[in-house]
Amino acid sequence: MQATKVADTPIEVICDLLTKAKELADGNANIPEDLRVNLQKALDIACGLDSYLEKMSSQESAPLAELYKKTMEHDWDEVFKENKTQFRLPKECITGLVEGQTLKMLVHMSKAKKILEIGMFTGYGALSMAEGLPKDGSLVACELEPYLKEFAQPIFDKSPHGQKIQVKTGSAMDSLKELAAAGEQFDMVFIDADKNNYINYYKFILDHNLLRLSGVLCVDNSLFKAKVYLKDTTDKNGLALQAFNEFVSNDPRVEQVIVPLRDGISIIRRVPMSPGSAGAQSKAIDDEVFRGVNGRSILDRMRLDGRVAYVTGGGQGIGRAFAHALGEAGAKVAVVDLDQGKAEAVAEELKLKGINSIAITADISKSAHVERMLDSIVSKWGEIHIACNNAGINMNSASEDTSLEEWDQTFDVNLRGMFLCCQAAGRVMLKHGYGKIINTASMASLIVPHPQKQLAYNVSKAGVVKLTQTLGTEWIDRGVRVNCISPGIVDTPLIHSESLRPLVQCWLSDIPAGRLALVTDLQAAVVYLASDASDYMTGHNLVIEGGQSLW
Ligand SMILES: C[S@@+](CC[C@H](N)C(=O)[O-])C[C@H]1O[C@@H](n2cnc3c(N)ncnc32)[C@H](O)[C@@H]1O
Repeated sequence: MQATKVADTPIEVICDLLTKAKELADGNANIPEDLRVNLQKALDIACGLDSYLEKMSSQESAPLAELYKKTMEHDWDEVFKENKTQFRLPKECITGLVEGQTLKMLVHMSKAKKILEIGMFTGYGALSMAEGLPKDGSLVACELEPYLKEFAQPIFDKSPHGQKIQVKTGSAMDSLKELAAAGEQFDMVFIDADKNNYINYYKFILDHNLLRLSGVLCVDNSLFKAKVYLKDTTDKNGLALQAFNEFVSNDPRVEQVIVPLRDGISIIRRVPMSPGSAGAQSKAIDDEVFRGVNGRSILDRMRLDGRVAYVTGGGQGIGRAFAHALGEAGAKVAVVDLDQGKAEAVAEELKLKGINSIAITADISKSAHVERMLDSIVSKWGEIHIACNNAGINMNSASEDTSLEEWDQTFDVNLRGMFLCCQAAGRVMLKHGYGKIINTASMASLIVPHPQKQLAYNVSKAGVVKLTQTLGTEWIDRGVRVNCISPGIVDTPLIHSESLRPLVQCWLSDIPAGRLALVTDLQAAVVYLASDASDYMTGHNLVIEGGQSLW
């Protein structure tokens, strides 16, 4: 700490005062020694704090260090004299390392993606926060002086995070009005411009919803060299900050803490309130539509973290897409397939994406295989929450030619196997009082797809729907929901067989959506049916066929 430096923070003010007191004590022989010792101790504590925090905090990146150096070495008086800036800018108004790293940490912790800064100066705070943003994050920095944009931009350009920053020059209030008119909303706002206007910025931001609910607002200099709580304050900025802190602490729309870091940073969180209710008497809305069920937004309610799922026929096509979707949503996934290699390949794909998965080989038409499949999952993960019974076969033949063997084979997998899986998974789920069973039926349960002939398949899939409806109603009061998904004609390797390929043109003319289904078209449905968001749905046949069954 340099003796000549103007005290900018409460701790620097204390330091100055203690230094003066110590000098007085040192020059006075009547001062008791222990008072002198205590003064020195207080001085060491106060004056050592900032440099210790700076040393212990994560160090700044090279572009930030360059920005800091360039700001410190610049002749701001000269810039002002040459009329390049409207105001004389003190270099000390830069946020600096500790505050910059604090802001960056808050960006990380709040998972902010869109940030607004009011008062950018040379961009130290802006770049610190941008470093905490994800790749697709963005930061709008409002700055009065166009000179500062030119000053900062070359260093922003050197940083991989610089392109996230968009500088808006001119009055911050004008920029706020523009942003509000464009319907913009931010996850985090940092106010650090003209102190007299803090209250106006704050009110405008909250009144125009520029800060999203639960978003974070940080305000710099909220202790203003301690002038906010000293009784004899006459300083205009000190009084403005005092009034500002007072206003925020009485504002029911927010929660606030003031952290005594440097010159004080207020961390303010916007709490859920009824739209437009700013008055002190306003009541926070406390219903599940507003806050989300158990405080979870609709997308969070579709997460499957901690759930255990299996997908039969998971080695390819629809089943593989289901396995990925359930895993991406957070579930552990057992990939079940008749073909061991395929099951293992998909389980490996999932592991590559960080999804906990295992491969199981099973012929679901065999009761012993189904039992073994369930046992392996339960012994590995303790329970089963999501049973995705997807395995199925289709052997096309005209009805008059359909052999009993073909009929039996189709029914063994599509209906007997489906029943075996539902029953075995259902038993585990009923024991735990919770479960989601999702069966793959088919649009063929509703219409007779043509011109191909597939009697056994159509009838078996109609059976899957009735099985689903019956189980869905039988088990719902014990916590187990059973639904099915009926895809239209899906573009999988199966339909590229020589016999089916010529039919594609014919099918397309029957599909309002103008294309075949992709396996990815079905993924959201399986996640929805597997999640709590669909808890009131049971026995349902969710048809996803581009409108084909309606023509
Ligand atoms: C304390 S400095 C900001 C420090 C900056 N946040 C950082 O990280 O280093 C305040 C800045 O606010 C700007 N400013 C002052 N009044 C303003 C206004 N009405 N609109 C926009 N910016 C303003 C000043 O030009 C100055 O650059």
